[in-house]
Amino acid sequence: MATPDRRVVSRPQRPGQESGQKPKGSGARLHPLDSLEQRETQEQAPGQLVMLRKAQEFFQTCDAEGKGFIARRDMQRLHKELPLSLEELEDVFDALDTDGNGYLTPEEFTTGFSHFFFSQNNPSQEYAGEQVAQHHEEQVYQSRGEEGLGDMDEDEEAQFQMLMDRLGAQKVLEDESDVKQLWLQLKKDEPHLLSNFEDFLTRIFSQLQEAHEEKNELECALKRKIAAYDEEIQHLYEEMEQQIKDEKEQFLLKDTERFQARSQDLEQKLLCKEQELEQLAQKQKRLEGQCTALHHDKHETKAENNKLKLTNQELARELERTSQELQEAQWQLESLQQEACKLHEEKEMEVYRVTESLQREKAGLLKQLDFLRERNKHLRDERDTCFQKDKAAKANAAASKASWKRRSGSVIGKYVDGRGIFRSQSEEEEEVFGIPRRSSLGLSRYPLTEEEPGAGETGPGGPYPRPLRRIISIEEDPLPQLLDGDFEQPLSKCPEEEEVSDQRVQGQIQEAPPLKLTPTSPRGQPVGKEALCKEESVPSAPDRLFKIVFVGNAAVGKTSFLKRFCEDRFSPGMAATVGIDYRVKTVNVDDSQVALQLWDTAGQERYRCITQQFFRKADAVIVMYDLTAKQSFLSVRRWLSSVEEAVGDQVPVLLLGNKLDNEQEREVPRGLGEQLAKENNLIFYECSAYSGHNTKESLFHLARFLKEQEDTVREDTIQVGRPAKQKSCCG
Ligand SMILES: Nc1nc2c(ncn2[C@@H]2O[C@H](COP(=O)(O)OP(=O)(O)OP(=O)(O)O)[C@@H](O)[C@H]2O)c(=O)[nH]1
Ligand SMILES: [Ca+2]
Ligand SMILES: [Mg+2]
Repeated sequence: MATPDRRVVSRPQRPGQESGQKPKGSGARLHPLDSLEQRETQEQAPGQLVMLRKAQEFFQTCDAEGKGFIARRDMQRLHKELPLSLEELEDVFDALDTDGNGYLTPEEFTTGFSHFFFSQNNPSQEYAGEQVAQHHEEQVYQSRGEEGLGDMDEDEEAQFQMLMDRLGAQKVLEDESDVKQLWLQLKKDEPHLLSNFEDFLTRIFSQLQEAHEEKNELECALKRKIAAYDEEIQHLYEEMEQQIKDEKEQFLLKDTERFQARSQDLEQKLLCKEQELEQLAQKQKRLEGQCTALHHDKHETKAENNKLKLTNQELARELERTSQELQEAQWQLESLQQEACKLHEEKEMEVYRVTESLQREKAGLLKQLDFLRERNKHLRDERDTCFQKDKAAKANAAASKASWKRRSGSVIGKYVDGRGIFRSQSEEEEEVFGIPRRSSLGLSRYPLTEEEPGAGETGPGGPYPRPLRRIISIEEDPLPQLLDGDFEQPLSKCPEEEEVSDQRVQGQIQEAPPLKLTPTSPRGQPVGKEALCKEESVPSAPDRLFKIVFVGNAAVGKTSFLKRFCEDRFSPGMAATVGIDYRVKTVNVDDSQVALQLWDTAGQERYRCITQQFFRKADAVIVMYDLTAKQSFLSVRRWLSSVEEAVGDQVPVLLLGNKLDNEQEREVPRGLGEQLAKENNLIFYECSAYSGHNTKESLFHLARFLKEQEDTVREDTIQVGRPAKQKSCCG
C-alpha cells in the first residue's frame, strides 16, 4: 500500500495475521465487501439489508482509496454523512475497532455498525432503527421541544436525575438533555415503555461504560500501540529520514559529483568558447585591420591610378612630341651621316694624301741623309780618330757596368730636350753610364753607318750642332702638353727600324715623287710617321679605320708584338718605348680593307699620364701581360679599370698573354687568363712575339669584331630608334 508521500509501508495486520497465518474463514482471499455481499445473500431482514447497504456506502465513503480498510483519519470523512462530531466519530472508531489495531476492517465496520444502530433482537433492532430515525426526529423535535422543556416538574426531574445517577450517566453522557427529553416524552406518551427505555438506557449505559472502559483500555492499548507505532514509526521515520538523508547525501554527492563534472565540463567548454572567442576577436581585429588597410590601399590605388592616368596622358603627349623630335633628329642624323661620311672619306683621303706626302717627304729626307752620309764618308779628321779611341775605351767600361742592363726597348723619336716635358731613356742612360746611346730614328748626334747599328760617326765639324727633329704628330689625338708652345722634337728611331724603314723607303725611293713641304694636319701640326708593311701596302683608301691602343706593363713585349705583326720580324734587343709610338697596318677582313692605327705605349710608370690621354678616342684597347712575369698579370686589372675610366665599357678589349715560347718560365696559368677574360668580357689569346704564334690571329679577331660592331651600329643608326646591340667581345 503506498502512503501519501509515496513510501511503501506494510499493510496493518489483523490479529492472527501477524504470524503470516491466513485469516480464518474461506480458503480464497475475498475482498472485504464480498463477505458483506455474501452475508446479504444469507437470510437478512430487509431493515438489515438497508443497514448493510448503508454500511457498505459508509465503508466506501471512508475507504475512498480502496485500500480495503479504514484508518482513523478516513473515519472523519463520515463527518459529512453522519450528524456526528469528530470526537464522536473518534469514539465510534474506537468502539468499532474491536482488535484495536488502528484500522477498521469491513467486518469490524459492518458488525460495529449493526450493533451500534440495532439492538440484539429484531424489535430492539427495529427499535434501534426507529431510535435512529426517532433520534433524527428528536433532533428536530428537540430543537422545537427545548422551548417546552421548562414545563417539566420537579418530581420528574428528581426521578430523571435518580435514574441518571443509578445509571451513572454522568460518566458516559456529556449532554443529558436528549435523554431527558426522550424520557419525558416516553413518560408522557408511552409510560409502559419507560421501563424498557430505562432497561435500554441501563444496558446502553453499561455497554457504554464497558465500551468506555474498553475504550479506555483500548485507548491505553491504542495509546501504547500508537506510542509503539509512533516509536516504530518514529523509528521507521528516523530510519527513513536517515535513508532519505543518506540517499539525499548520496544523491547530493552524486549530484555534486555530477554537478562538479558538469561544471568542469562547462568550465572547459567555457574556456574553449572563451579561447575561440578570443581567437575570433583577434581574427576579427586582424580582418578589420586588413579591411582598413585594403580600404586605405584602395584609396591610395585610386589616387595612384589617377596619377598614373595623368602621367600616362603626359607621357603619351611627351612620346608624341619625342617621336616627332626623333623623326626630325633622324632626318638631321641622316643628313649629318651623309655629311660625316663625306667628311670621313675626305679626311681619309686627306690622311692618305698626307701619308703619301709624308712618305715622299721621308724619302726626300732619307735621300738627303744618304747624300749627307756620302759626303760625310769623305770627311774625316783627327778628332774622329781620337774620338774613336775614347769611345772604344768607354764602350768597354760601360759594357762591363751596363752588362746587368739586359734589355733595351724600342725608342721612338719623341723626347724633348731643354724645356723637355720628358726625355728618352737613352739620354738618361747616357748620363748614368756615360754611354752615348743612339736615338731611335738613327739621326742622332753621331751619324750612323749601315753595317753596324752600334758604330756612331760624327759629321764634319763634329757632332751636329742641333740634331734634326723627327716630326711626330698625333693625327687624331693631340697630346695637349705636346701641343703647348713651340717645342722642338728630335727625330729618333731605333737603328733596326730605321734600317727597315730605310729598306722600306729604299724600296720605295724609286717610286716616291720629289719631296714637298712638310704637310700639316688640320690642327696645323706636323703629321705622324706611317709604317706600311710591304705585303699589305695598298694604294687605295681602306674601307674602315680603327684606332687601337696597346697597353701593359713595361717589357711585356708590346713593341716586339707590333713589330712582329707589322714587319713579321722579332728584334731581341728592343729598347724601352718612350712615351708613345704609332703604326698603321691595313689588313683584309672579309674582303674589306681595314686600317688599324696601332698606338704602342710605354709601360713604364713615368709615362702613365701620357698613355692615359690616348685612351679617349680608342676604338679598341689591347692589354698585354708577360705570362713569365706574374706581376704584369696582376697589373691587368689596374689597366682595365683605367681603360674603363677613360672610355667606359663600350670598347672591346683584347687580353694578350705574351712570351708563350718561354713555357718553362711560365708563372701565369692559362686558366687564370681565361677566367679574367670571362669575368670582364674580354677577347683572350696567349701569344709570342718571338715565335709569332697568335700574333695575327688575335688582331684579325679584333679587327673582325670591330668591323661587325661598326656594321651593327650603322644598321641600327639607319633604322630609326633601334638601340645598337652591343655584341660581347669574346663571342
Ligand atoms: N722570349 C720572348 N721574349 C720576348 C717576347 N716579346 C718580347 N720579348 C723580349 O722582352 C723584352 C721587352 O720587349 P719590348 O717589346 O720592348 O717590351 P715593351 O712592352 O715594348 O716594353 P716598354 O716599351 O718598356 O713598354 C725584349 O728584350 C724582347 O726581346 C716574346 O714573345 N718571347
Ligand atoms: Ca481492527
Ligand atoms: Mg716598347
